[in-house]
Amino acid sequence: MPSRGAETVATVTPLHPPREAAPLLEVDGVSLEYRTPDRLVRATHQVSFEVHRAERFVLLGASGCGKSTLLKAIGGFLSPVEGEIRLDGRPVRGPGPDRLVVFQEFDQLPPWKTVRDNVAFPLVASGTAARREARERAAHWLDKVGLARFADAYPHQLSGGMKQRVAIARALAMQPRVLLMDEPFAALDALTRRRMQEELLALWDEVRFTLVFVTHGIEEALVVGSRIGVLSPHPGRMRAEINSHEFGLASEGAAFQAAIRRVHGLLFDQAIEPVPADAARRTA
Ligand SMILES: Nc1ncnc2c1ncn2[C@@H]1O[C@H](COP(=O)(O)OP(=O)(O)OP(=O)(O)O)[C@@H](O)[C@H]1O
Repeated sequence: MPSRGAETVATVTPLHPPREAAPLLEVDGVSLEYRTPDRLVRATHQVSFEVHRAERFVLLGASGCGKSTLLKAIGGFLSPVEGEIRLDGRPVRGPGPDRLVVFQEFDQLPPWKTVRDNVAFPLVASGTAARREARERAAHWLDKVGLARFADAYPHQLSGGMKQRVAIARALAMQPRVLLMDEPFAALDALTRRRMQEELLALWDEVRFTLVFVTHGIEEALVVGSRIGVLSPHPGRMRAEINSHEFGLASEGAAFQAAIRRVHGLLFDQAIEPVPADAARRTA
């Protein structure tokens, strides 16, 4: 179901899987702010969307529109000043192992731990698995991301793409309810980015995890997402939702190019009025 206030710009394709009645994740009228010493910065304004199990939901928007801030709030690291975020119908009150984030930065892996220990450690630390089971699970997930041979290597011995694979294995090994990815491939070269998108989709085909993926790349959004939430420029508001099931890694024809143009228009069309209480507000 499209979020309130957002335009639905594409039709549901016949391949659309039937949805369960209750969404897994609900972002309901969420406004997020940062308080700096001299002002309030409104990062998002009354954003609403729902994510169902096994969906690949992409948050797409220009730099500074509040995508990362929204992901932080879903992760429980920031509380909304307005609205509510719910997982399985329960309000999100803080971080938890049910919502794990893969970031863009390559330095998200502790450098003193081997690849295997990087994946196993959160399982042990969170009490999810005993040491031996954690090592077995780590081996399983490293195999899934094609890094079985690198289990004893250290992060600095890996390429950027390999480090991102470890971060994905580490997150999925914890079996989160939602995997949150914040521009995970943005720092990679174009070829590696493409390969990582392929691998992520192959992994999703196999595991069917629920994904919320942040990007500012229109093509990446269309390829990775089964549904896209398009945010307006700063402060981010939900401008439209697009079903993008029909597009994949092989997409390049007229329909794909038309979708890119359409989304581009949605991203940069200035027709939306400014938010009244905006970033210029002074803090008390
Ligand atoms: N810690 C902070 N303190 C104050 N303002 C912040 C802070 N972090 C982000 N902002 C502001 O909040 C707004 C949203 O930032 P955010 O990083 O969420 O955007 P984004 O869409 O993820 O951008 P990008 O694609 O460039 O990462 C921006 O105006 C940004 O300057």
